[in-house]
Amino acid sequence: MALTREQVLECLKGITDPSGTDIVAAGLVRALNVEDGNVRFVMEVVRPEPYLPIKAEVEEKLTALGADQVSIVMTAHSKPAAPPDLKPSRKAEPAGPEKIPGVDRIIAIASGKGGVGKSTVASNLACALAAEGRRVGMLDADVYGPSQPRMLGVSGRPQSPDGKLILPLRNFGVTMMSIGLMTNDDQAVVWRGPMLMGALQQMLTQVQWGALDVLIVDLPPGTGDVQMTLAQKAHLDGAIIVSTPQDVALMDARKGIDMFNQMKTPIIGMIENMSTHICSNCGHEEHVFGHGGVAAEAEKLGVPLLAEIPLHLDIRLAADGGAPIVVSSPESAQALAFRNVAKTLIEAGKA
Ligand SMILES: Nc1ncnc2c1ncn2[C@@H]1O[C@H](COP(=O)(O)OP(=O)(O)OP(=O)(O)O)[C@@H](O)[C@H]1O
Repeated sequence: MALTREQVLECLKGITDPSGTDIVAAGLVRALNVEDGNVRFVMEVVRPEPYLPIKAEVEEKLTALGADQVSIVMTAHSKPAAPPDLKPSRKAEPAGPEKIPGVDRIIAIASGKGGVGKSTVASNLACALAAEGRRVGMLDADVYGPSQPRMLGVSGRPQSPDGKLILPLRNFGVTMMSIGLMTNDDQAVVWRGPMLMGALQQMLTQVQWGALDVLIVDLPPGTGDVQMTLAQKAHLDGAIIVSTPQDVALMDARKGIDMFNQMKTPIIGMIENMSTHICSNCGHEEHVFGHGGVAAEAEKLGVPLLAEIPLHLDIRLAADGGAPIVVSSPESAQALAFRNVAKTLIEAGKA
């Protein structure tokens, strides 16, 4: 029976991947071809095993819809990783920076000082890139205060049907994994060096990231073990440094930039967050943490200033509400500040 592409897509949208996202939105369906009753497409996955039940479901549903022939090719991106084990205390094997299969680029979002809005920037940037049609992943490596599950409105424990690969969760077009999803909300996490390295390496290599244009990594503040481990284990394409204009934050940001320089990670640019406060009642503008300090610093260091993000109540409310402002209020001036960064990165071929 002759089927239309729309009918087929509609049917595929009714099938979910293990994270609960429909397989079309999850970016699993590529190169769809519908000719008369013949349906062909490619399923992009790193390891096919966890997706075999989905393949069977697709075949069954499309046949029931009237397809004469359904042909699904499952692609693996590159060599499968060696079988990992899920014990968090496992020591990471010494190895140089590697590309993650299927992940085109990795961008770290870093700050010298805590609380300057690094995670807020990371979540908004990830959602803005996804809204531009990029395939985006978010690795919340802020092991001391993982906030991405809350900011991206994701909860629940990630599944691992084969006991080896972890299936990430997904929201707003962003595939995400956080150490916060593996621990209880109120459980204090005390990480020793080797555990930390093991957990980070696990999140990099044992998560079924799928095909991504860019993986955003939300780092903890400072210049510690996580930053070092990440740069040693994964090939970082660049770092974005978030700072407030305050002197103390800038001093720490400088240390962060110095660390990335030493690790030979290119600095993509700096973002001044909490730049200007505009009163949501009267519109009065004031510079709570000063203004322009990051622009001056970026110029001194010869790196681009990517944005000046205002300090605005709506940004905080959106973050706490589990839908970043670029999702909850995409046309607002605050969202546009983030969306412009996403566009700049895409135009520059960085994301
Ligand atoms: N531009 C902004 N306007 C209003 N509130 C903001 C802005 N940026 C961040 N915030 C708020 O400030 C708080 C700290 O932000 P965030 O958690 O993103 O900082 P961080 O640098 O990632 O912190 P940490 O040191 O915990 O990693 C959050 O409550 C967030 O909602």
